[in-house]
Amino acid sequence: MDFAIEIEHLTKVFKDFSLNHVSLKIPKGTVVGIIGENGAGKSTLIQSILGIVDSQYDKLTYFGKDFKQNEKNIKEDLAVIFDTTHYDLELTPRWIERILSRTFQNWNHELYQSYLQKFELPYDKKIKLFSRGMKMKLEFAIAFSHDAKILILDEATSGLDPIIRDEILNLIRAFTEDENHTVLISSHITSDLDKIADYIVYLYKGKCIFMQTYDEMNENYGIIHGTKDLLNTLSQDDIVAYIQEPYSISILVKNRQQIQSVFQDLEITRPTIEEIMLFYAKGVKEIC
Ligand SMILES: Nc1ncnc2c1ncn2[C@@H]1O[C@H](COP(=O)(O)OP(=O)(O)OP(=O)(O)O)[C@@H](O)[C@H]1O
Repeated sequence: MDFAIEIEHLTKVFKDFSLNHVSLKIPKGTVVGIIGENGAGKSTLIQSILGIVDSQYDKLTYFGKDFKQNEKNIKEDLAVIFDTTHYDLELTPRWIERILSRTFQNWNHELYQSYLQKFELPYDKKIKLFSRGMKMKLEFAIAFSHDAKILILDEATSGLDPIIRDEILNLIRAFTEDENHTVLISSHITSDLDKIADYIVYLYKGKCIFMQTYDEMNENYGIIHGTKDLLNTLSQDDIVAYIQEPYSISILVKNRQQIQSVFQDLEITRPTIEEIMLFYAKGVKEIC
């Protein structure tokens, strides 16, 4: 398998927080969603792999090339969108183009114009007068106009209304129709990831708890509402975590179909990404 990004043992230590030995292989041509509660380290991870914050690692490569040795070339292939625009709000899309056409070798004026038209964005209006949705669409117009191979989004869809979010998810989907394109996206809105992610990376308190394919998660995890007896009957290896409710115990299991074949009358539901996250974060059971 070809990897767009490979990270080995990436560590970043702040006074009250550390990102601990995160290792990830992001397959080329996929959408990888990073989830985790507030302060889990999602932005720190993204900023570290972009060199915005200094971090230690054994390996950080993009398309097999070492990041530090090839930073300038690698950045040509990256488009990064944060939750707020980083451009001077006094600039217009025209001025932004003047700057970026000198920054990116592959800047495509016609493509930029076509995206501005598609998103109904004025060329000569200062972006301070743009709505949040318009600013976000401008970021996408820019990202798609310099032939980026990797799109990195850090909470870029938060604060947008469902209609614009849906448009943006469609844009991301269209971007990944090209198998050379890869997307890494951190989001609180796990239902967005349900729609587009091929893989989910779960960060918890600075550690990577898992990276799994979305399909694997969908097929394997299950939630059972039962009693303590049931909890004791199930194999400990199948239990991810459980949460004591007032009158029952909710159990997250990782071999739903296997358990169902043994306990045929047992009701096992398929959890959402958010529920899986909740069990790992709040449930009882040693993790890692
Ligand atoms: N420059 C910094 N100096 C000190 N601590 C920092 C710095 N940047 C981030 N942190 C700390 O690192 C931890 C992880 O923050 P980070 O923003 O990476 O989490 P996150 O998962 O992106 O959170 P959120 O979902 O709330 O955006 C937090 O405890 C934060 O206070």
